[in-house]
Amino acid sequence: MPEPTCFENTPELWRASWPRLAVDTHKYRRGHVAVFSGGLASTGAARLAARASARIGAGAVTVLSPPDAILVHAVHLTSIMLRKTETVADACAFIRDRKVRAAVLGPGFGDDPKIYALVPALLDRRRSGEEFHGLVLDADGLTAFEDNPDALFQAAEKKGANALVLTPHEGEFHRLFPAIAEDTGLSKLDKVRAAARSANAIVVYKGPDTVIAAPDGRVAINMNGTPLLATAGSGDVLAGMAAGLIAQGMPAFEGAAAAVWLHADAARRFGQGLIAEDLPGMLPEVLRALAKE
Ligand SMILES: NC(=O)C1=CN([C@@H]2O[C@H](COP(=O)(O)OP(=O)(O)OC[C@H]3O[C@@H](n4cnc5c(N)ncnc54)[C@H](OP(=O)(O)O)[C@@H]3O)[C@@H](O)[C@H]2O)[C@@H](O)CC1
Ligand SMILES: Nc1ncnc2c1ncn2[C@@H]1O[C@H](COP(=O)(O)OP(=O)(O)O)[C@@H](O)[C@H]1O
Repeated sequence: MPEPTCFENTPELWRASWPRLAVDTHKYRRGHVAVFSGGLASTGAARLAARASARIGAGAVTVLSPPDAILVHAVHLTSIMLRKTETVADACAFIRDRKVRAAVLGPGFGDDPKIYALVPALLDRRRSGEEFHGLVLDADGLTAFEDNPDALFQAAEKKGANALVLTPHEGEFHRLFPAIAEDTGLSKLDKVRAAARSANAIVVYKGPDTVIAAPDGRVAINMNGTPLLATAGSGDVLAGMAAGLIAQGMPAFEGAAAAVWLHADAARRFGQGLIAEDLPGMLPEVLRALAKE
């Protein structure tokens, strides 16, 4: 009998790959995440993602900031580290030397053309180093490729490329996959499966019914979503959670699916009045409940 490829996204789908804490671990072994920040006027999104990576269990998180935004991050960050990064070479050297395992690129990043060199470099294992597992590309990181999505998809297709996770909302999905998005004969599930195949990436097609797909045809439909998540910055938190789980060793599909479920669980537990800042702080309760199940 063929293996099933379509699943409901519940903890049973990813529990087997859930990170376990070794007694002799240390912060970098536990998983280091780098979050790229935009410039001075748009730094909050990177901090939301960074805090989410830390709360989901990454042992170390560093915000990579352009020089103009260093001061504003410095006054906001405490346990999360900060590094001035100007060029693609700076970023790759940091990721290699400090054994970064996953990165978030896009939240609040703006339209810096450096992204066209940065993304292929982060997907290229020779530039990112052997420890690096995956890149979560979100928000402006997706919109940047709307005129030439093939440049992104080809970088992810190269032999031995690092894992790529794309987290589009409906508008971003249309920008990146216009032909698939406009095909009225396809369901959302068909669309995200086709998108993952053509992008050589895990695709998290967000919305009330988020669907996560892998290039090999696996899809997970998320059922615990809540409209409480329709608040600015909640997608930035999700991107940070996915990177935090990938940095701790979860495969990209399982890490992305787990992040989607836990993100919604955090929102449900918080309830009315939720803003994106509240989500990372709910994760200890979410993780405790998960451990008891
Ligand atoms: N605290 C911070 O620092 C925060 C910083 N942020 C950062 O700001 C940057 C730009 O973010 P953004 O919100 O302006 O861009 P984007 O989401 O593309 O919206 C543009 C247009 O897309 C459309 N649209 C279609 N479907 C949609 C959908 N499902 N959900 C939403 N929109 C949808 C819709 O147009 P409509 O279809 O309604 O005409 C909408 O007007 C980005 O880097 C982000 O990370 C935010 O994360 C917030 C917190
Ligand atoms: N009506 C809804 N029901 C359930 N989840 C929603 C709803 N609206 C938005 N979300 C979730 O909220 C998050 C919003 O992400 P995104 O649109 O990227 O926001 P932002 O860019 O402000 O961070 C996604 O995880 C999405 O699935």
